[in-house]
Amino acid sequence: QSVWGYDRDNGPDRWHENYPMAKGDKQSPIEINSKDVRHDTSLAPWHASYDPGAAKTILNNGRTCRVVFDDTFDRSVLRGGPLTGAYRLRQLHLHWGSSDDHGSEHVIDGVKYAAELHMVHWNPKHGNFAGALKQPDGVAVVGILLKVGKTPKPEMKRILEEIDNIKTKGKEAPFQHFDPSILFPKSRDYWTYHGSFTTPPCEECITWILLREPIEVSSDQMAKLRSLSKNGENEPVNPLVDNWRPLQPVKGRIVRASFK
Ligand SMILES: NS(=O)(=O)c1ccc(C(=O)NCc2ccccc2F)cc1
Ligand SMILES: [Zn+2]
Repeated sequence: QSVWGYDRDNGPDRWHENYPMAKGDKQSPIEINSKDVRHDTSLAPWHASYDPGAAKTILNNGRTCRVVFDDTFDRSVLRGGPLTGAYRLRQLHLHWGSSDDHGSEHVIDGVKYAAELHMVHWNPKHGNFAGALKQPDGVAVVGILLKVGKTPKPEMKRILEEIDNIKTKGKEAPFQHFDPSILFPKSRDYWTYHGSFTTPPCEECITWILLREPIEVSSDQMAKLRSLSKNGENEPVNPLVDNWRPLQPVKGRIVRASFK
């Protein structure tokens, strides 16, 4: 029984064999078509108040590079926007391609970005993360698109500097004193819709808050990300690239915009 992944024999087209939710009608990612988006004047601005001391470790789990935070109390929280109440920051991770012209999960008016960063938060009213997965308002993910440009965001450096310490699957390193809100772009404009995890178990528990303004990274920084490996130490090298899920059917869902 091969664990899910992004290769031919265990990739997105076969996830439904072990994770039936993958064929649900509120799956993510989706394409955002500006012509179908509805500007919702009632959408409030969102606010993140993160404690840099909550950052704990950074790890390579063979499928992404993930930074983990202490979510045992309301220490780093996301509020406002389409959300009711405070959602706790649990982890952030990325999805990226094998070249700069693709790699994001969400696609904006046909444009694919080099990567996409996800900040995953859960609603403590559901007790714990496992409980939150079972609720339509259980999880909130802030998605930030990464585009390759000339003025890379210096704040990405901190994450990319750690890559050398977590090259292979299972590697973990301390990652402390880090406030991920430094990664946010200038604009707080966002799209929001109801969807799912973009990886198994593909639970439809996510309120997506996808930021309109991409942040910039350099091509060298993308190459750094692509130097991660899916394989464990002393195993044949299997580059960790193209860990993005293809677009899923919108199935009549409404995407709202906080902006005109
Ligand atoms: N790409 S994304 O949509 O932002 C996404 C966010 C979180 C997870 C996650 O927590 N997986 C672990 C997990 C999932 C379900 C149950 C237990 C788990 F640990 C997966 C995908
Ligand atoms: Zn993700």
